[in-house]
Amino acid sequence: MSAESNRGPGDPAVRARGLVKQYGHFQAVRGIDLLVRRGECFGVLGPNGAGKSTTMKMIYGRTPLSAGELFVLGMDVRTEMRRIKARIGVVPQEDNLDPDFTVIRNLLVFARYFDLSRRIARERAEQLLDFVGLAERRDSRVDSLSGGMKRRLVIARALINDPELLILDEPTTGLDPQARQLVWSKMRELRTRGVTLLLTTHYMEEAARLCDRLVIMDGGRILAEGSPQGLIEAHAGPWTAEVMLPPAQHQEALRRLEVDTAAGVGQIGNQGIRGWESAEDRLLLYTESVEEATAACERLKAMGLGGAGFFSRPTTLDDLFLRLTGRTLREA
Ligand SMILES: Nc1ncnc2c1ncn2[C@@H]1O[C@H](COP(=O)(O)OP(=O)(O)OP(=O)(O)O)[C@@H](O)[C@H]1O
Repeated sequence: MSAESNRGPGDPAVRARGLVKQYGHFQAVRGIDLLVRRGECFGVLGPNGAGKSTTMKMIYGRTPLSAGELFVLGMDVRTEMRRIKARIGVVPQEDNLDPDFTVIRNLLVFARYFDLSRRIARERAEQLLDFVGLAERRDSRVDSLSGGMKRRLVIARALINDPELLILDEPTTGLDPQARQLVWSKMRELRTRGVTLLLTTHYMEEAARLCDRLVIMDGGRILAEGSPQGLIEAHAGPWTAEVMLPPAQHQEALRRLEVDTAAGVGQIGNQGIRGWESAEDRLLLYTESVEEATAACERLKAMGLGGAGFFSRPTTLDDLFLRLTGRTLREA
């Protein structure tokens, strides 16, 4: 598809087809397709080394693609990167602020990359410091800020050109829970204002709370795509019975629950159990409802299996990752 035929008011924020990144003999990104719609918060969830940052770097022009097609706001990254850069904002994984400058100066110096008058740049910088709650620190040196404040400053800096698309590479890695919440609330606010957000994360909670849609990435490939809840419903079930049980007893428990272990998700057809996963000393049974999850726990309890613990809980994206890869996001 040519750049022109791909462009128009309804352009997706990002469209990738068969995107590949090759480092020597190693493929970090192995032919992925992506479609990020305007106005949504789209997540790329995966463990370290999945290829998330490499994908982002191709999107914001830090590294060239090895093969495939990639359009950002309807423009081809191979030929129109300058124009793309004028209309996107980037929050990279590392805090690459200038430590010798004050907070406000970091914004003003960055504003010079864009075609902004001094007056507009100053106005926007002040507004953005307000937005991220750093107005009172405007004249502080960057190296006196906490990690959370630095992150918010990087977000403010990425917004100086009033971007249509904001790309955030692991925006809350290394932050404490309170600082993380603050960054999340700013991201939600931006989403409400109509900014398209594209973020990478290895925190399933971050993906579940913020993203309208997401892809799960591992080993340079996309394993699944959908809304957080839609993915959980399609690949597991909304509720999980988690039973602490030695692995040697998992088959026995499944047999006694009359689970057809050869059947796929949703085809097991036994008393609400839709799927199962054997995860070391835990047996996970995916169900439609909290009642069914609790009933599965009760039945195993009555059989004397799982004395070490039973939990009925909502299914998480971590369960889903386990289902898709055999590993949890925490171990991966
Ligand atoms: N410049 C490079 N040269 C060679 N290999 C690279 C380069 N950059 C990344 N890789 C490799 O590509 C793979 C994907 O890395 P990438 O940084 O995209 O992963 P990620 O999902 O973003 O993980 P992280 O959260 O650790 O950044 C890794 O195996 C990494 O070692």
